[in-house]
This record gives sequence, structure tokens and C-alpha cells, in this order.
Amino acid sequence: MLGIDQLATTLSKGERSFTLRVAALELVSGEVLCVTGASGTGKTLFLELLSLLRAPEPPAGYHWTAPDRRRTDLARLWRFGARGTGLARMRGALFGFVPQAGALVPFLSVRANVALTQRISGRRDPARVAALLDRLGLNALADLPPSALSIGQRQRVSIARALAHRPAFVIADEPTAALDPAAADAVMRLLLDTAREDGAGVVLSSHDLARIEGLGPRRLEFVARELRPGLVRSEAREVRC
Ligand SMILES: Nc1ncnc2c1ncn2[C@@H]1O[C@H](COP(=O)(O)OP(=O)(O)OP(=O)(O)O)[C@@H](O)[C@H]1O
Repeated sequence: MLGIDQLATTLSKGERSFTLRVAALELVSGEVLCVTGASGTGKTLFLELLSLLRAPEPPAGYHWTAPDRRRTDLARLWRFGARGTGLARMRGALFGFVPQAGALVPFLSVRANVALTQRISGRRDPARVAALLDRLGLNALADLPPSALSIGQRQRVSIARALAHRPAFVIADEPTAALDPAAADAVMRLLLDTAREDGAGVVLSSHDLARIEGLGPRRLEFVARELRPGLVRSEAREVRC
């Protein structure tokens, strides 16, 4: 289980400052959480904090309780900086990423792209790569480079890559933003179904409420307020759908 008890970050430039704050959140592996809010309310920032890509402001409360009940203080992993090995190990074990537009490695084949997260996390498992290629309908494309694929196909590769190393959670930042409605529905279904079969949780952001309706009972909504000119604070509230 992931547990947040105060997680915040502030971005500043000149007179402008944007603070994002999440007071409390618990997330069990296998759950689906949709993250919503208007453009610029900090959905991407929150996903970066959650997935250990961005350091939270101290004091921060963020921990992981493994199935064997061992507890890791995730906020403390930042004490050695962004390149700390403990941080990288935990990030790799807990999270897989589906970015907005695939972000595949252009000089690797589809198969090698899917295997990449296994290589990075030291969890090599060619049989699982083959199973995911099959599950996501990518067998015929396995030896092609990403440039030979449609955007929807690239997103399917991205989903396979995010799951290949068996993370506890898949983090998807507007995963269907670049797709037409039919392809978006198909990719969303594949993402959620494959993650569910694997027992992985999914945290996905979207500003398209219609598309995420019915995906799960939990939604975290960010609302930003300008406290005074140039000083914006965005806070989360959980909405039960
Ligand atoms: N250096 C900075 N100083 C102040 N504010 C910043 C800085 N960099 C980014 N911001 C603000 O941080 C906020 C968070 O952006 P973020 O990309 O997380 O929002 P989002 O909800 O994901 O938006 P979208 O739906 O458009 O992708 C934005 O309002 C942006 O203006």
C-alpha cells in the first residue's frame, strides 16, 4: 500500500509561484485512481511526486507497505538526491509509466522497448515480454522500430513496457490524449484490463471526465486557487464516483 500524509512541491519563477499539496491518500496495489483537474492544476506534478520522479518538500509523509508488511519511508529516499540507488530501485520496483505519447526509444525494436524496463530493473523475463506482446496484439510488430507504428500502436507498446517488470502501479499521464476517440477507448481498456490481470494498480490522469467515467470508484480532483496575484495553490480532494 502507498500512503501519503502530506506531500507538496512548489515551483517558482520570478514573482510567480505554484504550490501543489496532497494532505492524505492511501492507495492499494490493484486499485484504479483517476486524477482530474483543469489544465495547469498540477496533475503531472502530482504523478511525478507519486512515482518518485520529483522530490517532495520536507517535511513529507510518503511510505510504501509491502505485502510482507515491510515499510519503506519513500520521502526519506530523497536524502541522497535524485541519483540515490535506493530511490532508483524503489522507483523501478513500484512503478511503470505510460506517457502521453509513447516516448519509445526510437532505435530499439518494439520487443526491445518492451524489455527495457526489465533490463533497467534487473528483472529479465523474455517469456513475460512475449506474453505481453501477445496480450496487446503486438506480435506482428515486434521486430519493427517505433517509427513504423501508428500512435495507437505505440501506446500499446508503452503499456506493455510499463507492465513488463511487474510494477505494483502503472502511472499513466493522459495516456489517450494523442488518440482519436475509438483508439482512446481501446487503449484505455487494454491498459486497465492488462493491469488488472497482473494485479497492478493504475493511477491515470485525464481532463476528459467523460472518458474516465466508470473506470473506478475513486477520483482525486485538483482545484487551483490564486491566493494573491501570482501565488497559486492547488489542493486535492477525493471524489467518490
Ligand atoms: N517555474 C514555475 N513557476 C511557477 N509555476 C510553474 C512553473 N513551472 C510550471 N508551473 C506551473 O505548474 C502548474 C502545474 O502544471 P502541470 O503540468 O502539472 O499541470 P497539469 O494539470 O498536468 O496540466 P495539463 O492538463 O495542461 O497537462 C502549471 O499551472 C504551471 O503554470
